Amino acid sequence: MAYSTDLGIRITDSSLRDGSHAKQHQFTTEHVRDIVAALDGAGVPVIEVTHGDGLGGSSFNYGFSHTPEQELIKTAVATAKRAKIAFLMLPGVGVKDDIRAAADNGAAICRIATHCTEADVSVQHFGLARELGLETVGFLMMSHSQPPEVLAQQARIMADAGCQCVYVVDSAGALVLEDTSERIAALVAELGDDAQVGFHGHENLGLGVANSVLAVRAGATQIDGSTRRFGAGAGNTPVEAFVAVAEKLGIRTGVDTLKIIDAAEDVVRPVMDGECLLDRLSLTMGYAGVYSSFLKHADRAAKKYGVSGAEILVEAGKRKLIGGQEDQLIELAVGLAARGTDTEARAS
Ligand SMILES: CC[C@H](O)CC(=O)C(=O)O
Ligand SMILES: [Mn+2]
Repeated sequence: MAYSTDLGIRITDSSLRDGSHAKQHQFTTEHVRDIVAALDGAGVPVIEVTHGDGLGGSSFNYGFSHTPEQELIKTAVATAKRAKIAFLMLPGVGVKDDIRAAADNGAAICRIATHCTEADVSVQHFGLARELGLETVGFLMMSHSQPPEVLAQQARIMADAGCQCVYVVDSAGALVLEDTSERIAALVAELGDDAQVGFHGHENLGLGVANSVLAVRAGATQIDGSTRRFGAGAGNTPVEAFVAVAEKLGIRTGVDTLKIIDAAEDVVRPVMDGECLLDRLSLTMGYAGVYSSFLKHADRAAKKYGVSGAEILVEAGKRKLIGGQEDQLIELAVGLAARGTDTEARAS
């Protein structure tokens, strides 16, 4: 039987995980304490805390963390009075011992992410997480890149391995309305009572809230967002806006609308280095279908080699780059520079 909830749907806030990309992985224990206290006080039931690229993400390729993520997880667990603390791991970036450490530090929910055609690499990790008594969530990343039936088959692999809720993850913020509901409906039909279905949206085409509502109407019972859109690319579905819209639509979230609006303004925004903007680069990501977490990497490469960040992203979309291929953004920048592309006007 799937995990059950007495909320209409369950919200997971990813500010302290996907927001790590926007913060270039510089979260401190104070940031975690402040944000967890505010979100918990507003009734957010699940708060995800990890390096942006998951357990083990602190590295040369992805960017080093300011504070070890297990310290951040411990702080989150000690701060939350009601919320469960979740963590993310990508098999290969993190290892099984990272899952054991997070469980020892009090995290309750293990979220395992794979590219949306590679669910089979998660099987042993779901097995371990269930053995440790953790609740489990699976992430099918870059879900825009595959049709609903392929995603449903991949979701089946995760559910059979012990995953209790499989997410359609719109990593590139590239899904447009029915693209979302068709994918969610396919997973719901495949999984039935074996697992719940969730949706994780990004704002690169400005559709995070609308896509999330369509996901709920198609049967999703878990929805991700980040308060103040504190996330990758143009940011994640804004939790406070989704909660307000859900209330108007009669979708129960258990989150207090006015308290989460205050938390966004008074607590989360001051931790952010800047707003997550729907600007040239992030919009290009949604348009070209590029991983939201590539934003800062592409921006840095564009500045270093004096080329257009948007052109790097368009090329990355054509190459269908996936997570872990951040280094190819540098190669693309070097190639554009060598071609002498006249990008000064468009360089960001
Ligand atoms: C690199 C992990 C990635 O940020 C997970 C995620 O949030 C997504 O794919 O959207
Ligand atoms: Mn994301």
